[in-house]
Amino acid sequence: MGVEVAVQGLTKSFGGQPVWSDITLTLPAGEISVLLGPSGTGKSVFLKTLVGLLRPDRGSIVIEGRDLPRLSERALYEVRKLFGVLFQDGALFGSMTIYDNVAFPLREHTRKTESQIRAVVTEKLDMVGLVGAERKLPGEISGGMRKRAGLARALVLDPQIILFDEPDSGLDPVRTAYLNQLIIDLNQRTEATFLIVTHDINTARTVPDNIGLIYHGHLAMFGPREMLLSSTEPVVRQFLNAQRIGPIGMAEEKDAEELEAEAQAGVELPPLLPIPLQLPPSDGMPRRAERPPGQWCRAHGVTPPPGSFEGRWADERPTVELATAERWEHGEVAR
Ligand SMILES: Nc1ncnc2c1ncn2[C@@H]1O[C@H](COP(=O)(O)OP(=O)(O)OP(=O)(O)O)[C@@H](O)[C@H]1O
Repeated sequence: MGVEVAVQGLTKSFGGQPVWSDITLTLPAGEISVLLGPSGTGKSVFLKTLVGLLRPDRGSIVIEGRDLPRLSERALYEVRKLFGVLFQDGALFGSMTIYDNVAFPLREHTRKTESQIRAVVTEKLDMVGLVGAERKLPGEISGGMRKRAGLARALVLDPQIILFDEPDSGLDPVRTAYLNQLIIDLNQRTEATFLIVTHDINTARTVPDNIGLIYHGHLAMFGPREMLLSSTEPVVRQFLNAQRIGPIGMAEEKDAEELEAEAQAGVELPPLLPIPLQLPPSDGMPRRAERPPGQWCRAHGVTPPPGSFEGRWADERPTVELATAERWEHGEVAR
């Protein structure tokens, strides 16, 4: 089971230039969260700060009662074992085979024998669908396969928290769809806490339990997927609906003149897009963190945009969702 990550008042700057300030959010244990934001807003810096590769200027990151920025190097080394990280390019060693790349953390951080290592590596390669590619070098496989190899390596120490830095960058839409399904299935199987940085709005709309948006050096909003997808807050609305109209411009923030011109021209924000159903695990069994469609909206008296959840919510819950809801009510799906 994953662990909660509680971030409070986190601030980071380089050479006096702030990247972001005062970020407060909690990644709920075992849930999938996505972090969005325009390019250069410091999403990768946030991931590196979480895992202790960068030290924040201020603020706390509490995991299992330990505040990471306040730990000694030695204690931090121990806490880092809770994390698995999938870096943007997979960060594989080019001269090592896929097998040796995936085995690397086990050889470095454990006392396992080579036969025990073989069992773990084979299991993780199987999880990401890469059995058969063991002897290949990273340069001999496709970008999508390299991502999956990086993911297998991130999984070998059975992490409680998995950070994904743009797992879908450079992948075509079909491979992105496969990777998203793999992420959902891995979350179902490992019940680890996931944080995914992505630019892919479709991923952000369909994969996570929670969404966060960093904008202009601050966390604009963080919360359940349905909360952000039904939000009318201009920045959140513009970003999650991938629209040109709104406060975000080409160079991050539109200036007052541009916004005034939009207002003068009577440009109205386009309507919110329907909230899609969340991607289910491929075996049809709900994830522990999964919630029935429309649950957050119902609980908060929010009417989702027309056509949301393909009509499957509220009083017209259909058989499939009803089955999930019933399993939920009978305690088969943990709350
Ligand atoms: N080690 C560092 N030293 C100095 N500045 C840095 C360092 N790492 C990142 N930065 C700066 O911090 C800012 C945020 O970078 P970061 O890569 O986190 O953005 P991002 O939101 O992940 O961008 P993108 O979506 O384009 O990948 C950038 O201006 C970058 O140049």
